[in-house]
Amino acid sequence: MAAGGGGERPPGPDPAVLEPYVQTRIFKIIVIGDSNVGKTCLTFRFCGGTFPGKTEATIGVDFREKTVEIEGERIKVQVWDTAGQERFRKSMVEHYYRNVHAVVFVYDVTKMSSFTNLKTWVEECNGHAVPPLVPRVLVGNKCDLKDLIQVPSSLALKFADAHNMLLFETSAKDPQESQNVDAIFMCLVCRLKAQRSLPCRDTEGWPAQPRPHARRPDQPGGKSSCPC
Ligand SMILES: Nc1nc2c(ncn2[C@@H]2O[C@H](COP(=O)(O)OP(=O)(O)OP(=O)(O)O)[C@@H](O)[C@H]2O)c(=O)[nH]1
Ligand SMILES: [Mg+2]
Repeated sequence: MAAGGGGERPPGPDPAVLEPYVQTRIFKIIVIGDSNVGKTCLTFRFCGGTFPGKTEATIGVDFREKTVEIEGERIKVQVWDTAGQERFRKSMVEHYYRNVHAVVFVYDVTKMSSFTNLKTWVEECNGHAVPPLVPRVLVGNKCDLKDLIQVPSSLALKFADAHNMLLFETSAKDPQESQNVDAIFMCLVCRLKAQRSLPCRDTEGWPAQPRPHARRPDQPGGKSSCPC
């Protein structure tokens, strides 16, 4: 008869032996928006930790990956860096949205047209039947170009509110903003993790969250508790 106490291991295989077989969850996050807003640079910054010296327009999609650890769970973040140019994306659009877990909409804070075009990107996303539970965030990139800013934060916040998104304003280029770039993705992963560990899903959408718009010193990427 098995004894209950005394620090004995319960019957069954040794957890240490099973550890290599524990599945790592994969979250697919797509990054969309006009060409030249900095989608490739943002994903590069998050997955590789640097700002790429030179980028070409993305053709189709580039995949980047980063494994993060949140509250003891290792999660693989699969980032889909999509093409902004219509001619480089049209054959791929169905693939972008298939089984997507979260969507990052990017505009360039120095280019008003990239912001006004967001409604077209949202329409495309809605047109692909992305479920309302799939979290979406709005990212204003190139904030390092302070003298050239065309899109006021207040306007961006209004858009984010109207579309139930969180807003991040950041720069893929400025190394001091790298934690803020990490926070975009970590925030989504935390939400997905919380959503997917609930016994039953919250069909009303996400509970109210503090806005990450106010830039906060987040914990370093990789190992973190929720940055939201
Ligand atoms: N100043 C500044 N420039 C940036 C920033 N992010 C990207 N850029 C520049 O913006 C240009 C376009 O960046 P990409 O990341 O290639 O843009 P993209 O959105 O991936 O474009 P497509 O692949 O065509 O859809 C490049 O010259 C980058 O160096 C930023 O945060 N600040
Ligand atoms: Mg690109």
